[in-house]
Amino acid sequence: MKMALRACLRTKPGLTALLSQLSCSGHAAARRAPALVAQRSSSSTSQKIKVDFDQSSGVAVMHMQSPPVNSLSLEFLTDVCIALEKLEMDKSCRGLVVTSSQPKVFSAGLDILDMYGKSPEHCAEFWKAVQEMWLKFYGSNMITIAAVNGSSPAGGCLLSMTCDYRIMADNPRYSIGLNETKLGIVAPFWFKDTMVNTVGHRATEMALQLGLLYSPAEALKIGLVDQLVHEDQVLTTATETMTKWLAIPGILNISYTCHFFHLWCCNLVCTICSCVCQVIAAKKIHLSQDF
Ligand SMILES: CC/C=C\CC(=O)SCCNC(=O)CCNC(=O)[C@H](O)C(C)(C)COP(=O)(O)OP(=O)(O)OC[C@H]1O[C@@H](n2cnc3c(N)ncnc32)[C@H](O)[C@@H]1OP(=O)(O)O
Repeated sequence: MKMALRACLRTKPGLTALLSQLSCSGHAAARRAPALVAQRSSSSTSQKIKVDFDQSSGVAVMHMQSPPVNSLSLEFLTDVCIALEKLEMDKSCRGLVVTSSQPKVFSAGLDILDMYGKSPEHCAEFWKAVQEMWLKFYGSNMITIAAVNGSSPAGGCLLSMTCDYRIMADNPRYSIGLNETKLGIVAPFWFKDTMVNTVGHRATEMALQLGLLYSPAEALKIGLVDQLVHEDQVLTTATETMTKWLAIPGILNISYTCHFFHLWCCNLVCTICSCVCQVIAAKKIHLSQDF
């Protein structure tokens, strides 16, 4: 079954299809598929992901356990997506806390070794999986809380920003942010948009231009995380916070999530239109130079 789902994830024809599947038929179809219904007891989805589901509270905790630093490889991303999809299909699961089992690190971001020197086919699969993870978390019907119990650069920061709420360990040795610029990489626009939605336009501009990594205190100041707690309290605080969120009538939570996701889709359409306009303008300039 897992293999079939993996194959399904990997043959999706791109972001547009992912978006349309997520926003309309994908989730509904998945919910109807009895073979995909998650077990309601505590279960371990894969070696790299452990999911503890407490049926009485309706809260699942996803532990990322991909040593050494939970870097997001194609394999790991696929496992994360499968685990999330299973939880999404179980209507009794209303809240998800995502955290790390690795010491000192939430996630080191995209697996650099999985991006370098690979075939174009592998790169396409890889980026599809990154988008899939982002879409699944951002568009989730569950309340999602990131229990950031360690450093969370780049893609790790993105993962935490797709959650509804972020609690970080108050340890000045840890850092969080989109540091791609410092690595000589341009963060994709959907990384940028996710950050704009989290901390606003100006803070994102600074963060991306300078490739800033923030200490927990700085991250709290700009709103990149919502709460700092002692390292030992991150997970317990996350589950306590979840109780408060779940006390809000579910329909309202879902409606807000849809609202923000809708806003993002509108932005995407605008971005595409703007790109098309730029291409047309560039072609016109090119043509006028020919004459
Ligand atoms: C277009 C958008 C593109 C990209 C978005 C991205 O996400 S790119 C990835 C950006 N990630 C980073 O810049 C993080 C780099 N890593 C670190 O800063 C530190 O490793 C970290 C996470 C703070 C942990 O530090 P710590 O001191 O605990 O571990 P150490 O540095 O010794 O690393 C342990 C081993 O993990 C390997 N590793 C670290 N990060 C990655 C990664 N992103 N991908 C793959 N592998 C990674 C590191 O090389 C060490 O390996 P080893 O074999 O033990 O030497």
